[in-house]
Amino acid sequence: MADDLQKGLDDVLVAESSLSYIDGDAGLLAYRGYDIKDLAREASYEEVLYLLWRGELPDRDALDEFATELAAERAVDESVITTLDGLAAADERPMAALRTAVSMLSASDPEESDPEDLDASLRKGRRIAAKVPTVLAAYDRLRNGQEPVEPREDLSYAANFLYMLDGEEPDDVAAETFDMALILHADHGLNASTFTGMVIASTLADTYSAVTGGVSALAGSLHGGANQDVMETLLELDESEKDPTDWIRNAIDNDRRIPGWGHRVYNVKDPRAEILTEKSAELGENSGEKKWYDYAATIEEYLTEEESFPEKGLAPNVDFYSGTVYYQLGIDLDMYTPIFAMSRVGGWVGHVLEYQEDNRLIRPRARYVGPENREFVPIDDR
Ligand SMILES: CC(=O)SCCNC(=O)CCNC(=O)[C@H](O)C(C)(C)COP(=O)(O)OP(=O)(O)OC[C@H]1O[C@@H](n2cnc3c(N)ncnc32)[C@H](O)[C@@H]1OP(=O)(O)O
Ligand SMILES: O=C([O-])CC(=O)C(=O)O
Repeated sequence: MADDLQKGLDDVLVAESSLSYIDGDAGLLAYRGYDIKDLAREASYEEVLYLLWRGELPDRDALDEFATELAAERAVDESVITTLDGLAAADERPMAALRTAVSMLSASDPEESDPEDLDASLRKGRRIAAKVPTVLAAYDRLRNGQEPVEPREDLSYAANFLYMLDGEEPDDVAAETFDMALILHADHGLNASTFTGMVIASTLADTYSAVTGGVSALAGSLHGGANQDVMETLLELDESEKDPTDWIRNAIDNDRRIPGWGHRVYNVKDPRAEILTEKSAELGENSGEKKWYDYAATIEEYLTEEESFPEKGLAPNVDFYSGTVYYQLGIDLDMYTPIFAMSRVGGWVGHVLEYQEDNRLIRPRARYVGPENREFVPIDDR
């Protein structure tokens, strides 16, 4: 038995996967062999879901059939809306509301739970992916005192979410930008939330349990929660009215961890951040309000030249520019991480199914360092 401790499981191989390939030194990400840059430019989120779950890109007919089936599952049971309303009244965070709702969705799933039936698990995954946007849009409206908007089956996954959020059909730029953001966040190897889902599923718990665990793990600020933190940081910088380089110098001198920087796998700029940088700049130019992009770009330029950051392999990750993109689409800050979750359902379900094809209970061990051979003292004698 190997006794070397791998805290944080850095570089520990626990599974084989054909879903996403990452080269952290070259800044490369591919889903099932297709470069993320090509997928972001050419594909739709529905196509990417198909690719992740079935292994191949669909042809036109297969995509139409898949997208139609997905769209048909968008509505959620009224009991879910009632629960969301209660959570909104209690001012619950959207990520926590999502966690509760995903867990609750299993109650209205029409199929029995049989984790060993992988086709049924995929259908459950598809239902979750279809309903998460409905849950999130309804929650955002309820907490703002508005009625939820019913999903529409004739809109794409991305456009329908923005429609349910605002009650108005988004323009093409917003729908395409959002679709691209969903593609970029859909999968990323054995990240913490995907691994959480796999651990849960490896016990033969069902898809709802695995996805609920994924949402829970994604919420933290070291993982998906960083996108909201980035935008809060930029707003803090804006309010300070300081020069961005002075502000960031001060933050480093105060040992602040800069959200959206650093990654367990990448030592260079995340390829998704490259794409989001361009999108953020483009949206700013189109709207005439480039401030948010400019702040992020100035910080990037400064930190890239600041010795300690490149030395430690710290560069912008996917979260560094996504917040500025969502902000420019008018989305509330605390919806950014739930949107990440909406997209990552694709990866969670894909990895769980892939792992369950040849399932083995995941069970590492800890080195015991506590006291030994202690004499038990009855409670009244302590
Ligand atoms: C979708 C995603 O999950 S992407 C990641 C999103 N999370 C963030 O953006 C939060 C900010 N980033 C971080 O906290 C980290 O970079 C992580 C958690 C993502 C990866 O961390 P790890 O690989 O475990 O690196 P670790 O935390 O050991 O840091 C290594 C060194 O870099 C420093 N470091 C890491 N990230 C940052 C950062 N964002 N800002 C400043 N310093 C940092 C650490 O202080 C440490 O320095 P030291 O060696 O002098 O002590
Ligand atoms: O891979 C990771 O560790 C974090 C993650 O989910 C991502 O970058 O998309």
